Amino acid sequence: MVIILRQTIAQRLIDINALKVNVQEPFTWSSGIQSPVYCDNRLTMSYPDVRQTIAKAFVNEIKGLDVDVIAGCATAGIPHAAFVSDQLNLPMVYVRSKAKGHGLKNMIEGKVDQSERVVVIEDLISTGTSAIKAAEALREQGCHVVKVLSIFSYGLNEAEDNFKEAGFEYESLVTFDDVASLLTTNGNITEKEREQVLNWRDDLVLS
Ligand SMILES: O=P(O)(O)OC[C@H]1O[C@H](OP(=O)(O)OP(=O)(O)O)[C@H](O)[C@@H]1O
Ligand SMILES: O=C(O)c1cc(=O)[nH]c(=O)[nH]1
Repeated sequence: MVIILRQTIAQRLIDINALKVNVQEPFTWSSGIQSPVYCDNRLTMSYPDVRQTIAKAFVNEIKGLDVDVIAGCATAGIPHAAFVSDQLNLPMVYVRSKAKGHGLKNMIEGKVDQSERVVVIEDLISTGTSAIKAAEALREQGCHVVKVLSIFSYGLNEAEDNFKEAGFEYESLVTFDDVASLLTTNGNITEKEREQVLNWRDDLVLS
């Protein structure tokens, strides 16, 4: 990962207010975890410079790999998979969180063939459950999932264990640690809030 892109993305996530901290009223994550931090990567698509920097960083990660198809995780991974697949001139699919209940009842939308090599693009990894589910759907279809990439990750041990157990490689452009120090430097949160947030994350990492 090119360091300058990592720092730019971390800073821009803060600038566009994607990073939200609320120690008093925690956010509920999709896993049910109550968290004082929420990173809304969906905002990034509304800022051309941000989404282009993210796409550039993803392309850097992918270009050395032998890849046939880019897969986006529904919903927040989809626009980024589209930007990246367009830059690489590769086919794209997206993977729903669950199979559609009507119509063709697909979980994977678009065309991907057995034995094709796929990179999965997710916006964010907390526990890794959503990204792993998407990767597993592709594997069940006979694809080879080369790697799972995300914009942001909290660096939780749970995610690492889940990916290891599922047998997928993963990597993120930016981690919680990248943004935590910037948040205080920029005055977005107080030193006390930073301590609370870091303690919370470290407790989660250790649990
Ligand atoms: O690593 P995990 O514990 O699975 O959590 C991360 C997932 O949670 C969020 O999705 P959300 O369910 O909010 O849906 P969305 O992408 O449709 O907005 C996020 O976009 C990831 O997909
Ligand atoms: O785990 C989640 O659901 C989650 C965390 C977060 O910071 N941002 C987000 O969009 N989802």
